[in-house]
Amino acid sequence: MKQEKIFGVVFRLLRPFWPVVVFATVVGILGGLATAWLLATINAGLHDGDTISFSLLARFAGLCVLSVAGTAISGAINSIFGQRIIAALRKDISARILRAPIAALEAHRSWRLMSVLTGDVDTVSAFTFNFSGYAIALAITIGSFAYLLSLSTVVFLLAVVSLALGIVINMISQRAWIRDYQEVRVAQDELHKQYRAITDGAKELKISRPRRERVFGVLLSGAADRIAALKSRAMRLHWIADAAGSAVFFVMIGLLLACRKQLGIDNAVISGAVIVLLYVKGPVEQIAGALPVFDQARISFARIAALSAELDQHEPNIPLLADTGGNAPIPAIQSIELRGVTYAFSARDDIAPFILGPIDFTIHAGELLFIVGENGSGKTTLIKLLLGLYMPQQGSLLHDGIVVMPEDRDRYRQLFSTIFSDYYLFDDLVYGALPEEAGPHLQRLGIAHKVRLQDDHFTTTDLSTGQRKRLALVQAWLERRPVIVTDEWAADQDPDFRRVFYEELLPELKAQGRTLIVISHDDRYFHVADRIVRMENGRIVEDDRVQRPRLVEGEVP
Ligand SMILES: Nc1ncnc2c1ncn2[C@@H]1O[C@H](COP(=O)(O)OP(=O)(O)OP(=O)(O)O)[C@@H](O)[C@H]1O
Repeated sequence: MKQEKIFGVVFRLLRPFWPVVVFATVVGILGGLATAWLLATINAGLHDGDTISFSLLARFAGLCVLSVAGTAISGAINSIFGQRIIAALRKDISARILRAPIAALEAHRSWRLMSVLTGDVDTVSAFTFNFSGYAIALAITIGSFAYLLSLSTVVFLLAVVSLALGIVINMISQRAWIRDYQEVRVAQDELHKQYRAITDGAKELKISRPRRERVFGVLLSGAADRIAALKSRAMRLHWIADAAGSAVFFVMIGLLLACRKQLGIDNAVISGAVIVLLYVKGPVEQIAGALPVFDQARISFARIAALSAELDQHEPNIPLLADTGGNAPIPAIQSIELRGVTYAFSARDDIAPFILGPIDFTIHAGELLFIVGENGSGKTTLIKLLLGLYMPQQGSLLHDGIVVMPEDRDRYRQLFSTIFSDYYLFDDLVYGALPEEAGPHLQRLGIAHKVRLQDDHFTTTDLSTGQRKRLALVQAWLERRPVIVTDEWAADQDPDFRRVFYEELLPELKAQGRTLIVISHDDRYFHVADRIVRMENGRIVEDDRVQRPRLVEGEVP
């Protein structure tokens, strides 16, 4: 990823806050400079004879107020806006994730996203929280050195040489730290992956001792220990550099005291220089201590910016804040068509990519369509294309005969309620659903004794696997959208309910005018479909209307 692009993203994120951040920093710098001037005033007071003049006292008081107020105001503003920047960052990344094409999100592993959303954003947060402190420390250092120069060129040069030595020592330790910190972030990604394994895979790990030992003993502990080793090596180096820097400072003060006669420096200058040098040692160490934090923040910022840039190809017209749901009319369809559509996953390693298509295929409103075929034949990929989640690489998706353009995709997707095989169960109802209808549906799906709707939330989602899927179906039912898409919905249902689903619920939904696209392996129930589309190796190999025997008058179907 190019540096300019990273900086572009960083600047864009910070832009709304520039004026206030600059103001806080300027106030902090003024406070820092006032502190340095205060030191000069104290030194002047020490050598002002027996009585201290009023003007000196007034200057002392004024500088005290400036120093204290500047530091406090700058710190307060900075921490408020530091937190706002972090909130903006969190929202920006989340918005990018919501607007990114599904294929781009699938290419990212979820633990990588979580690692950026938590680890990297927190690191940047820690830095911004202290930002004004660093600016003030820098201002005190610059002001103090300016005062040293006004006192004596020799003292100033000596101080500059010792500071330069300290900087060189710190830079050497810093370089090692930057190299290590990149590795720390890689290990942190691995740690997040293993955190997911021990939470999402808790049951499997209870049952499989070898896997548990490998996950904990090798992978998780390995990542945690690697991070600890790298960070403690970095901190050791940092403290050694810090101690060496301090030693250089004290040696310089010693030199000044020992050689003041030879250097021709009088006592007033020496006392002023020593006061300033001893005072400025704190801010200098604060800046040196900030360098690792600064580097971590820089690397984390680069990772955030890289992720932001990778997710930059967002889909157009995806509203996130506008409250559009409540009054939006329920959209209607006549037909959905895939015309000459192909889609290929990118090749990984030496494995040939899966290619779907070319597909020509039309669904008409009110159809009860089954998509069937072996595992891996492309059924889920086909519905992701139908839903407008994957973009056809060739050909087009049409709604009522009109090509669905990128800017219309979000509106088009509002036609559908979906229950994927890896669905996410939300515990609330959103606009479009009528809460008062929930009870009968929960009853109908046999879960009314377990879960109710309270306000717009279901009382629980702690249900069995099959019951959770029934709750997802209740939600799809209540959403009143014209097309319902289910991917192996009945796979977790008991035989009785499986029959209810195919022979009662699907026909009932169809009778209400819904279009139903059902991925199924249940060949016992294929007869309920109006039409069966069979997939094989990414192609449609059969597309048949189901022939039902004509009923003789008075015959019960
Ligand atoms: N994100 C992905 N990246 C790369 N290849 C993928 C991805 N998702 C699916 N595939 C590949 O595409 C092929 C079709 O997958 P798809 O999920 O569409 O099959 P399916 O017919 O729904 O299978 P199943 O009945 O097992 O659910 C598979 O061979 C799979 O390996």
